Amino acid sequence: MKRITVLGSTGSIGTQTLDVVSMHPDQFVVEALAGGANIKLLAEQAQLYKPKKVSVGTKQLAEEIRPLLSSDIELHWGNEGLVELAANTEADMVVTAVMGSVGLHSTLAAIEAGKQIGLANKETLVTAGHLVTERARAKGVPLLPIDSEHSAVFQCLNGERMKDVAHITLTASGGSFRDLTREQLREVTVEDALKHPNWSMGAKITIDSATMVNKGLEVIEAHWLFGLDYEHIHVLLHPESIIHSYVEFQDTSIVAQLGNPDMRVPIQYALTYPERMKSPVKPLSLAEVGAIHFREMDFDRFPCLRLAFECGKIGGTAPTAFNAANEIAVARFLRGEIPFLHIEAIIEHVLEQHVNIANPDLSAIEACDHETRSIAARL
Ligand SMILES: NC(=O)C1=CN([C@@H]2O[C@H](COP(=O)(O)OP(=O)(O)OC[C@H]3O[C@@H](n4cnc5c(N)ncnc54)[C@H](OP(=O)(O)O)[C@@H]3O)[C@@H](O)[C@H]2O)C=CC1
Ligand SMILES: CC(=O)[C@@H](O)[C@H](O)COP(=O)(O)O
Ligand SMILES: [Mn+2]
Repeated sequence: MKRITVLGSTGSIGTQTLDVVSMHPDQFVVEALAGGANIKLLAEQAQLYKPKKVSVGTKQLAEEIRPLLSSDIELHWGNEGLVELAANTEADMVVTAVMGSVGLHSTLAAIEAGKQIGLANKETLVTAGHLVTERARAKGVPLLPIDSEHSAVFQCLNGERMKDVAHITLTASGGSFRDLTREQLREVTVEDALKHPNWSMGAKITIDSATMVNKGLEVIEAHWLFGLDYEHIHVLLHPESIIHSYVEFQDTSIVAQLGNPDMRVPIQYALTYPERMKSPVKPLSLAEVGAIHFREMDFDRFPCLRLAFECGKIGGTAPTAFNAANEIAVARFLRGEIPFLHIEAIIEHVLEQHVNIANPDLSAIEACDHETRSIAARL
């Protein structure tokens, strides 16, 4: 039995991780569950999966959930709660599925405790990729990608040598507004932005997909996960999200990973790696699909992708600032405070002012994250 802790169990990735656990009750057992504010769902999950520890967003929420939990469950809250669940349980693997760079400390704590990481939380790796990968290497802890593109590349690289790789290509659906002009983007609503064409996901990543920030974060995530220079990471628009990403080798062979867009496949692969198990996901029928399409990425249409490449290449705290500005701008858009195009304007503005720190330590990362958030909140 593999013992799993899920940080962010009440979200899109978290609930699908628990689906995978339920599909293989003889393989997995839940050690601990952390949610944010959705205590009703968290209490239901606790009743079903019987974790030893539970954590919620705040002390107030902990008081509210206490009567809903069995008395033998240890209850925690806040960032310290996430860290406690990440590090101080018998878990073999920690699935990092909270949203945003708030996941950084708990991911580092899980690594220090020698846990395998099922990595969904891409903001963590964007914010502090050099620290997270260095600690994982030092502790001999695998970072198993859950993000669909990175899982695809990881699967394509199985048994290959990195020196044989010419480049990888991350596919991008283009998001909710892929067929709109920049002029038309002036008028779009939050409701429209939340309609992703292929994937059902949390609100923040769905907006990131529409701005192409998601692909930008994924480019930086791929740089750290696979140790590739940015010149060897390409992005291609592929509206159907059937090819989840691919690798081209020196001999021009291309190996791709395909499947219906369902996150339970990459989640399960991370949980069972290096083995595979049966899945209830509908198999892909290429005959039914008939045709799939590709377009060159237009960096003028999607300027956030260009900014992400630039920040990745600069390194230091530039990706931290990019991510923090985006997290605040997306939250403001979702609250209806700013129009859609102001997300990229805020990121651009923050980056123009940003004073980069090379090779930052954790406190420099935190300071940059904090400062950027307050600038982005005022713009
Ligand atoms: N959804 C997807 O298909 C994919 C997601 N990812 C990445 O996975 C991560 C999660 O995404 P997704 O599942 O969509 O997001 P959701 O918004 O659906 O879920 C986020 C989870 O994090 C919890 N949470 C948020 N803030 C805090 C906090 N301060 N303390 C503790 N818990 C917190 C939420 O709790 P609550 O709801 O109870 O408040 C919820 O459980 C993101 O980094 C995303 O980029 C990557 C690839 C695909
Ligand atoms: C499911 C997943 O991995 C998301 O990150 C997905 O990639 C979003 O789709 P696009 O960013 O390609 O629109
Ligand atoms: Mn993805």
